[in-house]
Amino acid sequence: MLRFARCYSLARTKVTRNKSTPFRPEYALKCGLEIHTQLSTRNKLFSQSTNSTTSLVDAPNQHTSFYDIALPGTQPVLNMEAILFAMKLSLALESQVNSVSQFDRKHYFYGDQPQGYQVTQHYRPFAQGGKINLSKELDGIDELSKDIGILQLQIEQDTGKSHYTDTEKDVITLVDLNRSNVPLIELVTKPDFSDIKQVKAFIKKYQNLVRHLHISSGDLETGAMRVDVNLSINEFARVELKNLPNTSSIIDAIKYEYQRQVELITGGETSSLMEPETRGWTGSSTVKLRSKETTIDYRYMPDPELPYINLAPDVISGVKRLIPQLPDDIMRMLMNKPYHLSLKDAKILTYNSNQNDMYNHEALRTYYLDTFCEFSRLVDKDGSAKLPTSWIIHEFLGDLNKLQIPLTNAQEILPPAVFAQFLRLLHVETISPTSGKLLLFHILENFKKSNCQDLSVPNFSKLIKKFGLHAINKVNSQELTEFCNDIIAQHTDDTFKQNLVSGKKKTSLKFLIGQGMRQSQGRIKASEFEKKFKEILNIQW
Ligand SMILES: Nc1ncnc2c1ncn2[C@@H]1O[C@H](COP(=O)(O)OP(=O)(O)OP(=O)(O)O)[C@@H](O)[C@H]1O
Ligand SMILES: [Mg+2]
Ligand SMILES: [Mg+2]
Repeated sequence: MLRFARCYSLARTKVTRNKSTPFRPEYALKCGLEIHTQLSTRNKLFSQSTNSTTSLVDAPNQHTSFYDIALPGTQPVLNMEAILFAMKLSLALESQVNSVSQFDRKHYFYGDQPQGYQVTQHYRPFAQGGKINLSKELDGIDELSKDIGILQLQIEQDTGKSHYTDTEKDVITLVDLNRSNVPLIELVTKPDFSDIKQVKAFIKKYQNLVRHLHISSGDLETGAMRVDVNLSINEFARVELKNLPNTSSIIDAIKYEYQRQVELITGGETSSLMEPETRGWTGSSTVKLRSKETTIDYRYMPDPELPYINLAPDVISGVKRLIPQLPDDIMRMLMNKPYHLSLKDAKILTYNSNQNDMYNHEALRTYYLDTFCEFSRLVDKDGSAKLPTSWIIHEFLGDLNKLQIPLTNAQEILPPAVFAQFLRLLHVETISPTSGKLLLFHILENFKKSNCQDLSVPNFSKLIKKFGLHAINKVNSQELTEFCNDIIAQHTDDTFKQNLVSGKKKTSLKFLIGQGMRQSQGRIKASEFEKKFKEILNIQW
């Protein structure tokens, strides 16, 4: 590893912290974001080195070529996959992809940047314009709908990573160049954000979009996505906030910085807010890193080693056809007729949570839609929407997680047409929900026991017979009365009965019904128990 000493010093200011939201309308907040996203291409931007997603934990400087470490004489060769990814993202954001764009050198000295400059796009960026729409309905912002405009998207190379170690004598910096020359897209928004909810919703939405397009892992924690926040109040200069490793740091830093600036303004100390500056987040406060560099400081110049990117119109229109249906459209489709999913359920089928490796949202959505379609064919249309939702998204997924069975495996024994058969049994009340749960779990548990090797499709009627799971639809009234009397005798006393009958403690009825369901193993419906308990106890409410 290369070694050199750290060159920044940090200057602190003290700010009264206020945990409650400190926003005041007379101090209007204005924010713009710069988001760097690592593209998950196979190779790096201008070399053949592997673009490893695990480079942070791999041995340092393992994924490097002569070009990445800037040996003199090495030259860049553009990776076209990065161009394809950038095009997909730009088109999904409705940005105007420029038919001609170019690479420029942005000069600055730092140990993890051995070229002495970063190749980026300054004069003619890859794409301009476009937007992300945020809405109350899908994103929970306060406004009904708000567009966050995009200024531009530029392709650039990442730098290496510096690791600082304090020794007795000095601060040592170790440099790992695994990340050097990894392709990035910098997305720059207009300063359109006026509150924190919008910032939060935008980051989530953008993160989901890059995952949806399969162009980046979008993870903030690994640095695959890095967000800089620019913030100003009223007409004062913007402050750029860096070193924000996760969403909570972004939110906390905005709150802190807003309050710091408000205090400066109300205290009449606005001189430091006249010029833009760059500040870092320490975890509890923002500290000045430097005055904001200007374009002149960076001595931007077109890179003489890289030709222009020329994109013919049919290339752009061809890539447009590769763009899948976008998350907002999918969400709206799922929340409307005939599916009527809740926002929460629609999100499960639209976004990858990254916390679950038993399924990916696309495979799950296909499974849901296919099952829904098969099930609709088997039953009347009325009231059929709820069963596929609750049984696939809640019960089935819950079982897969519990038993650690990947969806791709489970689908082999329960393909959509078979799952639809199972749902029909519930729909026509051949089995009760309680029995259905037992049956589904039993089938999946047995499958797991065979190491997911026994691919025979389950025979539902045989299993229902074997385990006596048939719902009892025509209950003998006399037998049910005796059954319920037993439960009352076992579980109640006079006070319990008085409180229940008078309506003082209505929830006690639920308790009795629960006992009935449990003792009948769910084979008798809750409504039958409710009727019977009310009749026996003479409950009038
Ligand atoms: N008055 C303002 N208040 C808050 N944000 C602003 C204001 N004016 C501009 N911005 C935001 O500042 C950001 C500027 O980003 P841009 O990449 O264009 O420049 P930069 O920060 O100077 O460059 P870089 O950091 O990449 O070297 C944009 O997100 C923009 O919306
Ligand atoms: Mg910036
Ligand atoms: Mg920028």
